[in-house]
This record gives sequence, C-alpha cells and structure tokens, in this order.
Amino acid sequence: MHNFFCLVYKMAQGPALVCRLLASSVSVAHKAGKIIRDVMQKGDLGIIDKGENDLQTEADRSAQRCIVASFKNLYPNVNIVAEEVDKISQNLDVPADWLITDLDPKILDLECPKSLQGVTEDQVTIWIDPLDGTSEFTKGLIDHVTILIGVCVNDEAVAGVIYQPFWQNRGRALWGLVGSGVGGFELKEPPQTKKVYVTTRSHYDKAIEKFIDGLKPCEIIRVGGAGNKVLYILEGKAHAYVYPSAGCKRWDTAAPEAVLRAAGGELTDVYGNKYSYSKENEKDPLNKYGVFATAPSYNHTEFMKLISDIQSKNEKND
Ligand SMILES: Nc1ncnc2c1ncn2[C@@H]1O[C@H](COP(=O)(O)O)[C@@H](O)[C@H]1OP(=O)(O)O
Ligand SMILES: [Mg+2]
Ligand SMILES: [Mg+2]
Ligand SMILES: [Mg+2]
Repeated sequence: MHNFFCLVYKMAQGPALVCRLLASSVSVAHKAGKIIRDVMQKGDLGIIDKGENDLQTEADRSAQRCIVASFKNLYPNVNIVAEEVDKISQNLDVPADWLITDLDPKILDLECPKSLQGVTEDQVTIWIDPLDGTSEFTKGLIDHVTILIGVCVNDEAVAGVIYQPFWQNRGRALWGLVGSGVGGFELKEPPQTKKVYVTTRSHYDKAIEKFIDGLKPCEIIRVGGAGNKVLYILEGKAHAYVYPSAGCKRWDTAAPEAVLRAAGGELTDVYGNKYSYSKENEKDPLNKYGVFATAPSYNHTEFMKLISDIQSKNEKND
C-alpha cells in the first residue's frame, strides 16, 4: 500500500528535475547540432584565436547561444557555465526557433535513481561545451566534433549528453545517467589482445610524448576533442584516454565523465582524484592535473598505479 501511495505521489509530481534536465539536454543538442552543420555548410567559419592554439568559430558562438538561452528559459534557477565568455556568445537574444522547450520523451520515461529524485535547481550546475574539438572543426575533421552538456549535482557529474553533429550527416545524441544507464549507442568492450590508448591530436608536445612512450608496448591513437576520446572508450576502440597535461576545462569533462561513469567507467586526474563540478569552479575551471579515463572493464585503480610508476620514472630521469 505504501508503494502505491509513493507511485501516485510521483505521478502527481512529474519527472524528477535531473531527468527533465537530461531530456532537455538531448533536445537542445539536436538543435545546436543543426546550427553547427548549417555554419559548416555556409562555409564562413568566422575563426577567432582566443589564445595560443585555442580557437573559436561562429559555430561555437551560435551553438552556445542556443543551448544557454534554452536552459535559462526553462530552468531560471539552475547554475550554467559555458565555455565561450565573449559578448557575442553571451548574447541570449536568440531567434525564437533557437529556444528549445521540447523534452526528449525517451529520457523522461527513465526511472530517476533514488539518490537524485529530490535534487533542486539550486544544487545543479550545467557545464556546457558548445563545440568540443574546435581545432579539428576548422581543419574539416568533423568526425572529432561533439557538443557536451553535463548535468552536475553539487560536486558530481551525474548526467550528460555527448552529441555528434556530423554522425551519418544527421547527428546523434549519446547520453548517460549515473545509476540508471546509457543510451543512443551500443556500448562495446575494447579488444582483449592489446592495450589501446587515445590521446590529444592538437595539443601534443614533447612532455606528453615522453609520458605516452612510458605506456608502451601499446597502440596510441591521436584524435581531437575530449568528448570524442571518451567515445573511443565507450565504443570499444580504446581502453583509456590519457592526457597528462593541463588544458582541458570542466566543460570538456563534465558530460563525458557522466556518460562514462553511467556506463561503468571512470574519469579522474593524474592522481586518481575526481574533479569537482560545483559552481565555485567557474572562477578556475582548469583541469590542472590532466585527464585519465578508463573503460568499464579496465581497472581504473590499477591503471592509475601504472601512471604513477611512469611519473616516478620520468621524475628520476629528469
Ligand atoms: N591547451 C588547451 N587550450 C584550450 N583548450 C584545450 C587545451 N587543451 C585541451 N583543450 C580542450 O579540450 C579538448 C580536448 O583536447 P585535445 O583534443 O587536445 O585532447 C579540446 O578540443 C579543447 O576543447 P575545445 O575544442 O572545446 O576548445
Ligand atoms: Mg575552445
Ligand atoms: Mg572542449
Ligand atoms: Mg569548445
């Protein structure tokens, strides 16, 4: 009888906030993906260099405006942190059809994990990377590009969407909800015969090369984007993502971490510690101690021991 009243109460309340946020993320990502494809098709990318090897395009700016305006409209009390901070990207006066109010019905049907059912707007921070893999985007390597929307509760990334705008020319949304599962793709295990690691394409340097060399014998794949590299793990093309350097920010890892963790994998810094996704990190969003992510079947603690050994060896030789 008690369960019956719980069910009636839940139905009266509607889907939990975290599920609504994830459902919005999927719907908004589809629109932002279309915006990115349209910019690419027009051909005028409007490239700006924000720093050293740190590009931004019209697609980054417009996708961010669409995503942030849509979230602010539906969830005015949720904290939102997005990558692009210039005036144009922050202009939320967007065309009416960029304000997405749809909620993906498949996600709304999910059973929200008990621990997330009572979450309120003030506990939530959404970390948004409107276009991850900008460097690759400007070079026409469109398969590396993703849109990342990470739903975080207090410190933790609990739900997220990795959206590939150029997947089969129409795009697809891969999502995860920690404690519930993943969807939008087929989760695959990496090969058992050899270890495959995925790392940066555009931010490679001597120090990273030396670090990676310590991981031999293994295969190294170099591709762009944090979202894309986590997809390599999720789709069984790599055992781990290795980025032993500062450079990625919280918006690069929030969504990938949530999807990967929902699948049973792990993403931490070089010491095996989780990054915090609370809104306080907006002032200093840098993932200072690198990014190390592992597949569900690959023991993260053991991998981090291997990483620690490589670091010690490198320090001794320096
Ligand atoms: N040094 C850096 N400066 C700016 N962004 C970086 C840097 N290193 C990594 N990133 C961000 O992390 C993503 C993954 O890095 P990499 O491809 O080098 O492994 C990049 O696509 C970029 O995101 P974005 O493209 O959204 O600016
Ligand atoms: Mg960028
Ligand atoms: Mg990024
Ligand atoms: Mg970006």
